[in-house]
Amino acid sequence: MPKNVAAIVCAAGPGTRFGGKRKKQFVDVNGRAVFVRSIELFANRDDVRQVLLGISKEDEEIVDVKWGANLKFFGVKTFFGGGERFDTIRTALELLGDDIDLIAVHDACRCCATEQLVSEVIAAAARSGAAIPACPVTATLKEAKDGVIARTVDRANLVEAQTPQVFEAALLRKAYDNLANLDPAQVTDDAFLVEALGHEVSIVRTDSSNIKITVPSDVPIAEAILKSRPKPKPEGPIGPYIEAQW
Ligand SMILES: Nc1ccn([C@@H]2O[C@H](COP(=O)(O)OP(=O)(O)OP(=O)(O)O)[C@@H](O)[C@H]2O)c(=O)n1
Ligand SMILES: C[C@](O)(CO)[C@H](O)COP(=O)(O)O
Repeated sequence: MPKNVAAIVCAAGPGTRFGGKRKKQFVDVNGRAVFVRSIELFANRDDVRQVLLGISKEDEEIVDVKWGANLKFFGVKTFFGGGERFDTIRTALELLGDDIDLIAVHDACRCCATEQLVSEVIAAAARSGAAIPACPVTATLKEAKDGVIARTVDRANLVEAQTPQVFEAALLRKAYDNLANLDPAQVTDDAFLVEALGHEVSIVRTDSSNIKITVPSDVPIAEAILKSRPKPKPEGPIGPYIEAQW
C-alpha cells in the first residue's frame, strides 16, 4: 500500500560558508531559486501529503514577496526554523499530521537531487524504515595533525551522506526524543540520530551530482549538472506552469 509522505525542506540556515548578500538557498540557479528547485521535487508527487519549508524569521518578507503566492498554490507551509539544522527539523515534526507514514528531510541547498532519487529513497525507507542517499568517497583521504599527515584513511567503506533522508515517522520522532542524550556537534544529519537508536539505515547508492550548495563555486557546478540533464517533457498543464511562474 502506498505510504503518505511528508517533506521537510530545510532552508533556515545562515549560509555562513557561502557568504554574500543573498543567502544560498535564495540564489538563482538556471532561472529558479535553489530552494524552489528542492520544493518541486516533492510538491509534484502523488505520495507527498505535506510539504513544510523551514525558513529563518529574517527571511519571512523576501520569501513571502517573491514566492508566497506560488508556495500557497502548491500547498507548501512555511515555518520558522531554529539555530541548528536539527532545531529546524524538530520544529517541523510538531507540524506534521497524524496520517504521515514517512518523513523525507531534504536540504533546500541540494537542488540537483532528482525525482528518481527521491522515489528510490522513499521506496527503500518504506522497506527498511530508514534510508539515505550516499555516494562512495572518491578522494584520497588524509588525517592531518599539527600541519602534517598523520595517516592515510582507508576509503573502501566510506560514503558521503546526502539528502533526502527518509524515515518512518514514528522512528524519526523517537530519534529526536533522544537528541538531548547526544553530542550536538555530531548531529550533522538525521541518519545519525536514527543510528544512535541502533536502527539500521539503508543506503541508496548515488553519485556526487546531488551536490549541496555550500560555497559560491558550487553554483556554476550545480548549473552545469542541471544543464547536462535532459529537460523533462511537460506531461500536462502543471509542468509548463511551474517552469513559467516561479
Ligand atoms: N539552522 C539551520 C541550519 C541549516 N539549515 C538548512 O540545512 C541545509 C544544510 O545546511 P548547510 O549547508 O550547513 O547550510 P548552512 O547552515 O546555512 O551553511 P553554513 O554552515 O555555511 O552556515 C541548508 O539548506 C540550510 O538552509 C536549516 O534549515 N536550519
Ligand atoms: C545532511 C547533510 O546534507 C549531510 O551531508 C548535511 O546538511 C550536511 O551539513 P554540513 O553542515 O555541511 O555538514
